[in-house]
Amino acid sequence: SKYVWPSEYDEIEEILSLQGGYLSRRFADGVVPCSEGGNVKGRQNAAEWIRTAFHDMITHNSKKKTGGVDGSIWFELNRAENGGLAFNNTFNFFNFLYSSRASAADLLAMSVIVSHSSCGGSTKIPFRHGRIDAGEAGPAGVPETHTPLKTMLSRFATAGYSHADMITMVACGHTLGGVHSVNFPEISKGSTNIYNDTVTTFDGSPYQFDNSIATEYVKGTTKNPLIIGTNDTVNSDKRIFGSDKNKTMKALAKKPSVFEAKCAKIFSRMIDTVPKGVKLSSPLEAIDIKPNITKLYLNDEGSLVFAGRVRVRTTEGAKKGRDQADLSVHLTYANRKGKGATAIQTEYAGNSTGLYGETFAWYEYETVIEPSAGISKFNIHLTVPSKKKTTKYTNQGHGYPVDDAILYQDVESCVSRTSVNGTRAFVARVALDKDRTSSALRMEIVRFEKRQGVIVRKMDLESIDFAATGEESGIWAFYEATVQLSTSAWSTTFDIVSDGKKKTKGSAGYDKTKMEFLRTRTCARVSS
Ligand code: HEM
Repeated sequence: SKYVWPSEYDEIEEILSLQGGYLSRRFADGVVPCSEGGNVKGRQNAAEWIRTAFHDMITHNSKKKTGGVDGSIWFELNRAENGGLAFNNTFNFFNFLYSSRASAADLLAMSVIVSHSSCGGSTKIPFRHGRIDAGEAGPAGVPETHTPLKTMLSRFATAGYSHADMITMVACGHTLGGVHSVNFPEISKGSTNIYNDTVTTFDGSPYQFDNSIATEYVKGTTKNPLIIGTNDTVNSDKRIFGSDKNKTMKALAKKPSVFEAKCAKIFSRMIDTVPKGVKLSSPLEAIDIKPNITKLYLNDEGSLVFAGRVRVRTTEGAKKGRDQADLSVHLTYANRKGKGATAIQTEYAGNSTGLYGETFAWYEYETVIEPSAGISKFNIHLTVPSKKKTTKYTNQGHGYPVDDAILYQDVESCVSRTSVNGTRAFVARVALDKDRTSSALRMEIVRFEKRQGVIVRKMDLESIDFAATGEESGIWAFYEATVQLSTSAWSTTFDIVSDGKKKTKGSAGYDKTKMEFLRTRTCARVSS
């Protein structure tokens, strides 16, 4: 099915698509370059993220369809098999992206793709969304260095992976990173002080997603601490890699392209291993033309301010009429009754980049609309000046919808900078079409709640009624709601919902309408 804007998946699409440049969602920042680990000695985020996904996934049961990539790992950190700081560190990086539209498990799955790509993996791993976060720990069973081969094989088999799959998955994981003295001082000689971690790497190129983990093994030059260690009981890679007479490792060593293809495939299977009840989407592709309304509100003069941007995918460049230097964008909008085609010019504002060479250009506009005429939808027009050619985008014939029945008074709505008794007041102001004032106007806000010992916060949805202030402007009446937000969780998202009303003899009915996934922000500093 073709994409129609807006979609509840716009947020996750943006997190995946906008990795660098203007308006980047900054997911990749933690793993660019692949060696990055903040300024913590020995830390490599890309390696930690991939390892976290593996530990979350491997307790899956393919027959019972339980476990998998579901974020249960974050409830399981008191287990020896999940020791060290890597797992919480991983979530810390994308905590800021976690929301009602991006589950912790989806972000963990995406982190594997982002890390793989940043470390030089060139094969596109499809990203499917829809993972549901576990609310509690799952069963134990992550293989450890001392785990017997038979037990390992049976664990992988239960999770749905063959003997060859197991060897491949371990080799693909262990092409990055290494063993940390902080966590395994018997295996990686060095300090157990977290500020003086020594990493003994699995291969000679721990920051490169390449097959040297396999070539060094086959040549016998490997320095992998899980192979050449003096205590064979904990030489798990030695046990695993040699368990099929080196058949799988030889194949991986033979050609970089084989390693590349097999690893992309096994990582794809790994992140798509999910429990029953989860229906993964089809692979998420970057949306070609995507608008984003940033403002629709009544200003002090009672005029309707309408501002936003259009994101144009420029990956295919000039031959497809998508050379940013030879492109202009304008909108045409229809009034509240669906009539007319008033033009709005846009200005180029910047470029952003995604994975696998994706690029985007942004075009921004801000205009004032006659409030009595209003707005209902717009179309987007792309012009290639050198060819004097314009293409019209109509959102699959629907037009890009704008509902001016609810206006979020962004400028007057904010979270107080002052904390009182651990809470900060969020005042939200809305202008509602007076025709709708006989039905309820609600805010549905996500409250984050801390859980003891678990880094991933719980999300609860709360409904709060707006109250009329008695003020009016044009066709609108003003409403306000005040919400006390926990000081540590004031940054959140909410919807504004105006209920519908059935048609009756005396009056016309109307549909429910809402503004979705708005974000709280703090009030501007006032100078005294
Ligand atoms: C099945 C048996 C496996 C065992 C016994 C095992 C064991 C280990 C151990 C002991 C470490 C060192 C951790 C530390 O020092 O904190 C490690 C690191 C790592 N493992 Fe595994 N592993 C296995 C499979 C896998 C798989 C299948 C993957 C991914 C697909 C993976 C990915 C990683 C990565 C990326 C690191 C480096 C982490 C870093 O440098 O911070 N491992 N593994």
